[in-house]
Amino acid sequence: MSASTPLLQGQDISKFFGKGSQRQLALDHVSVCLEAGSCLALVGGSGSGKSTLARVLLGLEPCSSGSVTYDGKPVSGPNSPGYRAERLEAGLIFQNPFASLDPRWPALRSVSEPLRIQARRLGLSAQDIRARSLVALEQVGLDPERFAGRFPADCSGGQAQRIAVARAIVTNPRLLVADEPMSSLDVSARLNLLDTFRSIRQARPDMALLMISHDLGVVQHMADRILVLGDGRLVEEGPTGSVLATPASAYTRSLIAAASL
Ligand SMILES: Nc1ncnc2c1ncn2[C@@H]1O[C@H](COP(=O)(O)OP(=O)(O)OP(=O)(O)O)[C@@H](O)[C@H]1O
Repeated sequence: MSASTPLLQGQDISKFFGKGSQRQLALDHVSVCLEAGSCLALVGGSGSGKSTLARVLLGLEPCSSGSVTYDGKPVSGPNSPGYRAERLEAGLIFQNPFASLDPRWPALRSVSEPLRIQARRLGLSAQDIRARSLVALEQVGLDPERFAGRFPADCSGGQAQRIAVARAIVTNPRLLVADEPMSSLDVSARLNLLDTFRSIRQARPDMALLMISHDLGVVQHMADRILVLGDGRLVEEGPTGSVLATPASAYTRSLIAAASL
C-alpha cells in the first residue's frame, strides 16, 4: 500500500434491500474513506444506514452499485475466495458483549480464539497464543491473573466488553470495527472503555478504527472524522471538531441537540 492509499475506501455505494414493490434504498451513492491510523465515526439516526454501510465496507454484504477497496484491492463478496482472508484482518466489536462472547468460555479462551483459528497460517505455538492473549488482556486493562479464567457471567458489562476488545485486537488487526461499543454500558464503564480505546490507539498508531455510534459524546472523544448519514444519504463529513462545532446541516444540528453535548 502506498502512503497515499486509504486503508478502506467505499466509492459511490448504493444498496437496495428487497425486490419489486418491497425494494428499499438503504444507501444512496455514499462514498467513504478511512486512512490507516485514523478513527472515523459513522453517525446518524436509527435506520439511517450505518450498519449497512459498515457491513458493505467489510464485505459482509454486497453493494448494489459502487465499489469497496481494502488496501487498494477490491473487497469481494461472501462467496469469493478472498473474503475470508479480508475478514480475518479486521477485529470486530459489537454492542452487547454478553451476546458476542461464548458464555461457556473463560476470558483467555475467548481472547485466544482468533489466534487459534489462524495458528497454522501464522506459525503460532500454543505458548505463543497464550502469551499474546495475556498481553491483549493487559492492554485492555484487565489483570490476566484475575481475569484469564473468568467467565462472562462473572464480569461486569464493562469488563466483558473489554474482554471482547482484547479478542478483537489480539491478532493485531489493521482495522478495528466497533458497532455501538459503549451503548450497553453505564457512564463509568463508558469512561473506562474510552480510556482503553485511547491506550490501544496509542500502542497501535497504524490501526484504523471504524466506529458506529449514536453517542456523539463518545464520538467527540474518539473520532478524528465524522460521517453523518441520514436516510441512507451522506449528509456531511469532516473533522470531528468542526462538524460538531459548526454543523453544515439541520439534520446534524438536530443530532447534536438531541445528544446535548
Ligand atoms: N437485511 C435487511 N433486509 C431489509 N432491510 C434492511 C436489512 N438491513 C437493513 N435494512 C434496512 O435498511 C435501512 C438501514 O438500516 P441499518 O441497520 O443500516 O441502519 P442503522 O443506521 O444501522 O440503524 P440502527 O442505528 O437502528 O442500528 C433500514 O431502513 C433497515 O430497515
